Amino acid sequence: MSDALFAVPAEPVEVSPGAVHVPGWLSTETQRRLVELCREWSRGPAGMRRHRMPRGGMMSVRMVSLGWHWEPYRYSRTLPDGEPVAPFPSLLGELARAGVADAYGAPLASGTPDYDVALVNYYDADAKMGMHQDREEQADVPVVSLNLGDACVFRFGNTENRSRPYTDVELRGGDLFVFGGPSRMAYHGVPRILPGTADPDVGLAKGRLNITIRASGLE
Ligand SMILES: O=C(O)CCC(=O)C(=O)O
Ligand SMILES: [Fe+2]
Repeated sequence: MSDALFAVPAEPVEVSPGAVHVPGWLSTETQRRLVELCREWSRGPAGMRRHRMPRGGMMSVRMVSLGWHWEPYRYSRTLPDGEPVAPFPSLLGELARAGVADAYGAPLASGTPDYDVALVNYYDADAKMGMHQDREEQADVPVVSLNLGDACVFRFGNTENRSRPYTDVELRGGDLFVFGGPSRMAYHGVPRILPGTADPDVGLAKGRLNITIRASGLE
């Protein structure tokens, strides 16, 4: 991985044990490239869509899954209409491993299951995501989040319930956030987007993209 992929990031900030925010981790060039790739992935086949929640409401966030299809609340090999899931791009696996190494100051142990799934989330100005755990994975591998476009308030909570204590972190375009170890099962969500805060050079005129990269632990 060449150095040009990364900006000179700020120091990692530990939000809680195992949960680390690295502001400004992605270079402008890499952000631009990822925005272009997100556009390609969104077009499909098996492109971006809103999912229905078990109680019937629609999620406000639009999503596309790569590697495995996720919708509330399980992974599958194919979409509900039988379309195959788009492949997991190796670039995202490389970025995830590099992100863990920079956030924690040490690479993942050898033998750690590979990253094999990414969810690309698109938030328009009004979209939000309620407090939840990422618990459909069968492997205890840190979740890596890459952020593009508008900033948001990212609420990072505890492992017991959706309420306090939690920390509100402003995640901006280019930021990395990793949560693993004792924070792997922490509740988290996005209470709001901060419209108009994106760097215009990145090429996302409106909204926020979040790429969350995970190891499913599934065969
Ligand atoms: O958009 C974000 O930063 C969070 C996304 C998230 O928590 C998820 O996709 O499970
Ligand atoms: Fe999540």
